[in-house]
Amino acid sequence: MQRGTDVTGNFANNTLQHGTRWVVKIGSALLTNDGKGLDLERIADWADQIAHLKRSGVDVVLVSSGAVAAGMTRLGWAARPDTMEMLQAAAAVGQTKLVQTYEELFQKSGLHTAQILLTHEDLSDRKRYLNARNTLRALLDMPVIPIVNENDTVTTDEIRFGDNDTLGALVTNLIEADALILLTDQDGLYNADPRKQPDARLIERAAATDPTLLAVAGDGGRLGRGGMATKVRAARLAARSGAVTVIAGGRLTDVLGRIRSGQSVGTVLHPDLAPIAARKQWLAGHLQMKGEIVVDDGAEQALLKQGKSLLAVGVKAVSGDFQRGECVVVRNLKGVELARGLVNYDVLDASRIIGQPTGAIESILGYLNEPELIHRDNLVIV
Ligand SMILES: Nc1ncnc2c1ncn2[C@@H]1O[C@H](COP(=O)(O)OP(=O)(O)O)[C@@H](O)[C@H]1O
Ligand SMILES: N[C@@H](CCC(=O)OP(=O)(O)O)C(=O)O
Repeated sequence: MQRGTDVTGNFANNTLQHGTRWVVKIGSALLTNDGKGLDLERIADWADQIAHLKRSGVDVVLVSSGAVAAGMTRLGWAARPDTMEMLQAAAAVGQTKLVQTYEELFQKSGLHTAQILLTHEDLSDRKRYLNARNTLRALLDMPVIPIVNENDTVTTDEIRFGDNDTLGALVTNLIEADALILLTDQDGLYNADPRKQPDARLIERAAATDPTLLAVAGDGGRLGRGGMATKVRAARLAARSGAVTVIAGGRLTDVLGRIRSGQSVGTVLHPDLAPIAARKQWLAGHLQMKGEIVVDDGAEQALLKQGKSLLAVGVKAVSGDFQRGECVVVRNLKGVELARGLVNYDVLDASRIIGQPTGAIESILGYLNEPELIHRDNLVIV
């Protein structure tokens, strides 16, 4: 892990001080003061900080958790329910309270709010993804703070982001934000969970893809869903569009202003990969794969080293239940994930052409969709 200021650290500082688009995510643990209902005093303070950023030229999208917690308080429930429909009901009740609270607070600074509830499906469908992007971009040019949350009412366990860190990262990719600020109840990422190890040390900066980070990032608290593990993964996703991630303590005085002014706050995770094209970020952000394709060593080399498309001849096996155009994961013979891509044939037809040269596809299937099983433009190496 890198500490202190280095070349990439300077890049991160520069981006934080001069970038013009931020995604700020406030987690459940923080918003609800660890379960004691919405912390209205602090929410007012963050709204002031965000309004100040907006006035100084930083367009902010706020990803706010807290719907379930706010709903529980409104309904007078002491314990978090465990059935999906009761959680969804609580979220539906709480979301109105959440947005009403933000709207009232931001109005004091002459700003309005816009409610954007997203599902995983919205972001994996190309058309809906582009619609969400256009709407958010239009809102950013207005005196408006878009407030994003997962659309809990219509999501089930299998298809939900679950934690808002991932959602925050995908929104960062979506609007090509310069920074993703994850405000939480700890002062940043420590080298162990400080709830369990009080002498844990704060990691001040690191590369977003540093493999040692996941080993120290543990689960969340009582209310939070993802803990530090999802925050580190979110930083990796955000890095794909070149964004810097800061994990910081939301209770620190003027935390957002301090980050903006270049003070050393929390954990800064800088992007250490070349940013990938917007369309490929969208591909990389897919959380649900419809199937798997296992490739041989030659195809692995062609994908990783030569930047080629995936041809049926290099495929050993296909599985799952995918249609043409759906997203599948590509693995090598050892089962390691190499890439994700949009496949040109459905699973039945793909299974009939694997191991075959491109010239044989038409005679086997009676038609030829595309010569490649996955075209390079629809493939992202992970
Ligand atoms: N290495 C770590 N450093 C800091 N916090 C950690 C670490 N590992 C696990 N955690 C836990 O992650 C929690 C924050 O995540 P979470 O509860 O999901 O909050 P939020 O709702 O803000 O996303 C902290 O309260 C802490 O107990
Ligand atoms: N969508 C949920 C938030 C999920 C959640 O708690 O996420 P996180 O704050 O990242 O742990 C809600 O509004 O209650």
